[in-house]
This record gives sequence, C-alpha cells and structure tokens, in this order.
Amino acid sequence: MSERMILENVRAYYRQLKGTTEYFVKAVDGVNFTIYDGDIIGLVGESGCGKSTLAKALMFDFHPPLEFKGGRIELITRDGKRFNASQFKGIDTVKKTLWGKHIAYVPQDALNALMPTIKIKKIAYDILRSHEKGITLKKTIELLKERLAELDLPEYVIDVYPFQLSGGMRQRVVLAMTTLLTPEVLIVDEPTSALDVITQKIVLKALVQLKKLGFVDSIVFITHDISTVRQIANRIAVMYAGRIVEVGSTEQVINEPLHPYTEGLIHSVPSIELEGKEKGISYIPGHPPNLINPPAGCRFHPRCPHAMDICRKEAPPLMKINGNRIVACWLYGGEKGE
Ligand SMILES: Nc1ncnc2c1ncn2[C@@H]1O[C@H](COP(=O)(O)OP(=O)(O)OP(=O)(O)O)[C@@H](O)[C@H]1O
Repeated sequence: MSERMILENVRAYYRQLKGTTEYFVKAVDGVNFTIYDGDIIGLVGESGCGKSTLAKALMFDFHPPLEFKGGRIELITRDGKRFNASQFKGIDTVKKTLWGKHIAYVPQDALNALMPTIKIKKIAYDILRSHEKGITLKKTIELLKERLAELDLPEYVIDVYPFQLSGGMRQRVVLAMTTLLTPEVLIVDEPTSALDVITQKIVLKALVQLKKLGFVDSIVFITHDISTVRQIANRIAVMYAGRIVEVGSTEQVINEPLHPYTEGLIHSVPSIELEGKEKGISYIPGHPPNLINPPAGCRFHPRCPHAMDICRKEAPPLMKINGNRIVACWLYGGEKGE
C-alpha cells in the first residue's frame, strides 16, 4: 500500500496571550500517523481532543494563532511528488499548490458555509477558479454535471441556490464540488452530525462512492461518534488530549480495544453496545485535561482505571502490538510503532 500522508511527531499549538504572558494550547502534541492509498480513516475522540486542529495540520493550514511547532508532515501525490509542510513559507502558497488539487477539506459548518444567494454552478466555478487558473464556467458545469450524476444527484442542482436543497443533498453537493480536481486526500469534519439517520447513510454512501470512483484516494473522517464512522472506515485512529493513542482496523478497535480510553469511549456509545455487547453503557469518569498544561506522563492517567507509577511519569510511545495493532499505553510491551 502506498503512503499518501506521513505525520511524525507533529506539534501544532495555539499561541495565546493573557496580559503580557504567552501560553500555548498544545492541541496537537507529538502525533504520529500514516494515511495510505485506499484508506477511509475514522479519527475519533471527545470534543476538544484536537481532531479539527489535526485536520488543519493535515491541510498544512497554519496561520495565527495556530503555529507549526515541529515534526514532519508529508504529502505524497499519485505521481510520487512529495510536499513537506516545512517547505511552505506562507498559507497562500499552500492554498495555491495543494488545496483542492491534492488535499481537500469539508469543514464542520460546510452546510451553512454555502452562500445562500449564489447558485451552485457559480459556487463551484469560484472554488475551481481559485485553484485552477484558466478554468471556464462552461468547463466547470460539464465537470460538475458528471460528478453529480456519479453521486446520484440530479442535474438541476447546478441551477439552484443552496437554500433550495435539503441538508443531505447540500452535503453531497459540497462533497462533489470539493473533489472536482480529484485530490489524493479528502478530510471531512463531522459531515453527518447535523443529519437524520437515513440522510447520514446517504452521505456515507456518497463518501464511499467518491473513493470507489477514484475521485479521492483516501478519506479522513473526523467525528466524536464512533458508531457512525464504523459504518465506512477501514481503520480507526483514536485521539486523546492532543495525541493519537490507538490505531487499528475498525473491527479490531471496536471489538478488542487496547487502550483504556478507547475501551471507555466504546462502552459509552449506546448503538455499539446494543450490537451484541452486554456490558451496559458506562461513562469515562473525569474530564479531558487542560491542553495549556496537560498532565505529565500519559495524559489519560488521571482518568485511567489501570494507571501505574510509570503512567504518571513517562508518556508511552505508540507501540506496535501483535504485528498490526498500534497503541500508546504502558499496559502493553512491543516494538515502536508508526
Ligand atoms: N483558535 C484557537 N485558539 C486557542 N485555542 C484553540 C483554538 N481553536 C481550538 N483551540 C483549543 O484547541 C484544543 C483542540 O481543539 P479542536 O477544535 O482541535 O478539538 P476537536 O477535537 O476538533 O473538538 P470538537 O469535536 O469540539 O470540534 C481545544 O482545547 C480548543 O479549546
């Protein structure tokens, strides 16, 4: 499997000023993570754990107050070209070089971000124009018609205003428009959280379709809802307090979670409990830490039922277990992972 993105020890902090004192919110702090061609990765974790900030890092989207503090973020294109976050001097070059063409992002508020008074074809044209000089409205319409048909959306959509579309339709139109230039990686942030269950399934199907048809190679699906992501992801990465704590196949992570945090997360989801697990719904005690001054050692140790001495002192590295499981927890031994 070829790699599409490699993240090594990535740190992305928000700079904050209180009076004259400078603080950093360590929203992404030592993340290691690889995205392969063909992946649909579910990135899960509680609110505030750093998922959206990690999405910004994957987009090379660093501008104040967010700062890239170190590590390696590398994007590898289909034709083998490599882009490194540290090679870019400003966000404008990132936008021009990568966004839309190699990596695309559908933010949490995409549904509302569409200007209600501009027709879909004009919105698509404006998006394409910002990435591809010389593209015409005629060419945009041709391309968009093709894509809409592939995603089972009617052609008339191009001539309507966003407010005339239902939530699920709007979300699929956003997906079609965002991927018109066939980027290698698509990042979607909570794409289904505002939708009813049936519409959610239609949007999930559209995502799978985008990958199947080769409009994108890999998808990162960000959500706090592990039960949604399990429907389409082949792998799940679990994030806690700015770090990835476990990565594995969807089945492994859900059926045999290794990290105590993953276990807590899964047992707190009713829809997963109902499918065969009879342990009852439970909640993870305590709260995620303040990311300005996170606890030493494993960041989960104050909430962990298995915390040992070492957990309070040393942060566990991501370790490879049984060949293909990856976990950052002192309960497990093994060689160093991703
Ligand atoms: N502009 C900002 N300035 C300072 N801190 C920020 C900023 N944006 C986010 N943060 C902080 O960074 C941390 C990670 O936030 P982030 O939005 O990445 O988490 P998340 O997992 O995506 O949360 P959610 O699921 O609620 O969207 C949080 O502590 C948040 O308060």
